[in-house]
Amino acid sequence: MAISVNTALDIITNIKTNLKYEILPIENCLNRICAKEIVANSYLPKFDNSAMDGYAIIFEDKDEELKIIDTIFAGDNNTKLLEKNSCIKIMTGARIPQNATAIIPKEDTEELNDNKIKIIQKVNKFQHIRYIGEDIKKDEVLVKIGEEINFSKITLLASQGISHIKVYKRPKIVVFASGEELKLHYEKIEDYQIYNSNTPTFLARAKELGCEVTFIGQAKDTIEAIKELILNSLDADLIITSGGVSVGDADFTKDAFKELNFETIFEGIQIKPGKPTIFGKIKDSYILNLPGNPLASALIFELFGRVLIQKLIGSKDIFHNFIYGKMKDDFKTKKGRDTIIPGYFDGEYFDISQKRSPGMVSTLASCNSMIVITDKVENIKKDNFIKILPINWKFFSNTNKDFFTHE
Ligand SMILES: Nc1nc2c(c(=O)[nH]1)N[C@H]1C(S)=C(S)[C@@H](COP(=O)(O)OP(=O)(O)OC[C@H]3O[C@@H](n4cnc5c(N)ncnc54)[C@H](O)[C@@H]3O)O[C@H]1N2
Ligand code: MOO
Repeated sequence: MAISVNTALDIITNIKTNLKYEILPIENCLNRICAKEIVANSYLPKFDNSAMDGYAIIFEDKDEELKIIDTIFAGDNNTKLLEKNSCIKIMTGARIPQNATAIIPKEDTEELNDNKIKIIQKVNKFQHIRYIGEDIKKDEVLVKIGEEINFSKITLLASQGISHIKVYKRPKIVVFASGEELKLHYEKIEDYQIYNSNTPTFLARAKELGCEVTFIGQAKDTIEAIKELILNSLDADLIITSGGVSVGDADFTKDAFKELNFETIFEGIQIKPGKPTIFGKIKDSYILNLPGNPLASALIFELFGRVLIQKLIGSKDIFHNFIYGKMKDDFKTKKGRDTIIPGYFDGEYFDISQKRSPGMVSTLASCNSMIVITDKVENIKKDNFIKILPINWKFFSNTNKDFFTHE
């Protein structure tokens, strides 16, 4: 029995995972998921320091002529203190004298004779001092378990001198296809045959999403051939197949899995396209059997497979999030089943793809997002707000508009 979209998402977000970890240098951790909470081992800045090139002074001396009694560069271990009516020349980032209570930028001073200066601008107490710990406190959590290591997390780690961290291993994903009519893109093809575009699609997408992917070949349409591929894949965290889930005479994928004690988690989702999707398990390997139709399987993968992968990489962010945009044009559909509709979102308007029959391969190449409408919706009016799910979200554009007005 086909289950609802919400039930399918609930099931996937609650699957048990068997996450494995490894310790890596931070340079190799990009896009990995943190497996052990990382806390700051020291304050940042480590000491009170100057935010300007200029002079450290005692605030109360601000109206006096000040004698320059020393110079401190960033990285110096200088412990000299200020005396009455003195100042110390200081560079940005240098540790300030312990009794300094303001920094005067060089351009706010006038040089006098006898190595003296005079301040020519208003001074506030404690101005231009960067205080110990104002950026990061010792023991503050820098990265939580389940967070992705991106460039800004690398900033935190490097600023603390953290060289190695514990991250989850990439999940192992095996992808294969079945279907006598299918040939791989590097094979010779007859007029009556079809290139297998699904397998390379899912290999590429799973890799983009942080998985270690393996291709193990393509089965002929016999139960034995499909079983062989499955048995060869049982070290994977997830096996993705496409095709053979419907009711055709040559659809043996289901039977092959059944003979290998496939435990069905769900069979069918009340959604269009992609209803015949099957999700299950053999031993510790999850199995996602997607429909053969290329657009159907790709959209189902975006809606459900990505959530599964967020779980398998160890991310704590496992729920879809949306961006609000407006419909570019009026849209009419038949009521009856929740429907995934691909399109292009330009930052303001969502433009529904005109080509979207489930068997098409060209659609997603010109889309960057999708919407999912419920079975009760019959039409959406132009300019209505809709919830958009990003697919490809680098979010640069080839149209040059004014940076501020966007016109
Ligand atoms: N009598 C019925 N027929 C169909 C039903 C149904 O309910 N009753 N459902 C339709 C729906 S919905 C879908 S989706 C497909 C699902 O079919 P299968 O998953 O069994 O897939 P196949 O029959 O093997 O192939 C369908 C279609 O997709 C092409 N395909 C398959 N694999 C690939 C691949 N790796 N790369 C590119 N293209 C692929 C295949 O050539 C077919 O055109 O069933 C409907 N039929
Ligand atoms: O729903 Mo199928 O999945 O038409 O393409």
